[in-house]
Amino acid sequence: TACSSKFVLSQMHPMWQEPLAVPGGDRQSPIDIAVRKSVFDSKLKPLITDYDPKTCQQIWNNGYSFLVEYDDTTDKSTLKGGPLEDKFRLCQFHFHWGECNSWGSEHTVDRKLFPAELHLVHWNADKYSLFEEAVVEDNGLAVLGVFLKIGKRHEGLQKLVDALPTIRHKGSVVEFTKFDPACLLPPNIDNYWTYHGSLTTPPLTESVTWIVMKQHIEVSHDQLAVFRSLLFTAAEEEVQKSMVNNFRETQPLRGRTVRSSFT
Ligand SMILES: NS(=O)(=O)/N=C1/NCCO1
Ligand SMILES: [Zn+2]
Repeated sequence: TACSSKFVLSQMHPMWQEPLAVPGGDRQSPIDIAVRKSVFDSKLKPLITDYDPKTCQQIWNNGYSFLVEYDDTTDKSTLKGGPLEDKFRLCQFHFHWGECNSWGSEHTVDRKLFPAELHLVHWNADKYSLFEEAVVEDNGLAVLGVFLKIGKRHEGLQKLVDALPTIRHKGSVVEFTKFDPACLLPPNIDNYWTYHGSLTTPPLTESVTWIVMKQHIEVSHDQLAVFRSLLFTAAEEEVQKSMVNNFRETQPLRGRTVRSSFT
């Protein structure tokens, strides 16, 4: 199958019909991170995550990915430092993955594809009062990206994997509490790339400071297989479609510089 071939199909079928070009879209995401073209910035600070597992509320299938949502009505789970001037509140995390382990990530590193990518989505709570307000502002959002590789079983991920069969269909939601998203971060979060981009799913707004971890995390083949057992389709739909390949293609850099926090 295409999965076993080393040469990934050049044109994957994007999940949703993409607008041909986002009006004035000159900072779209994801991108390929060309390592040798990234610029070391010694002024980049260490990242500071302060997540409270008690703010974890629910997990649901939105028909594109599955989201773990946090209570972002107070400053309980926050991200600051790194390239960020303000304090950002965690509102949700989700993943993107392929139909097989040969592809699935959104960002690539020197064109290397990973089997999946985690996104922790935060909004600027120093400047705005709601995610919906921040999502249209240049400095409104900060998304932490972490690549996943196939290897040993990720113990922290298993609680989430065990919940997936209960939200197989689009629109299903179940209570999900006391989950610490910090357990999904790699040991070293001080080595990252950062650039200004956009959401990779509609509304594709150019409001994201992207912070992509250099270090990946490992999950087992079986854990990732459970992601692929989810469905894009609602229970009542005739034809059920497996939730796979829910990633966007890489977008033109348009002269942007990717900075690195490490040499
Ligand atoms: N893949 S992404 O850029 O994080 N997309 C979104 N959309 C809503 C929140 O995050
Ligand atoms: Zn995402």
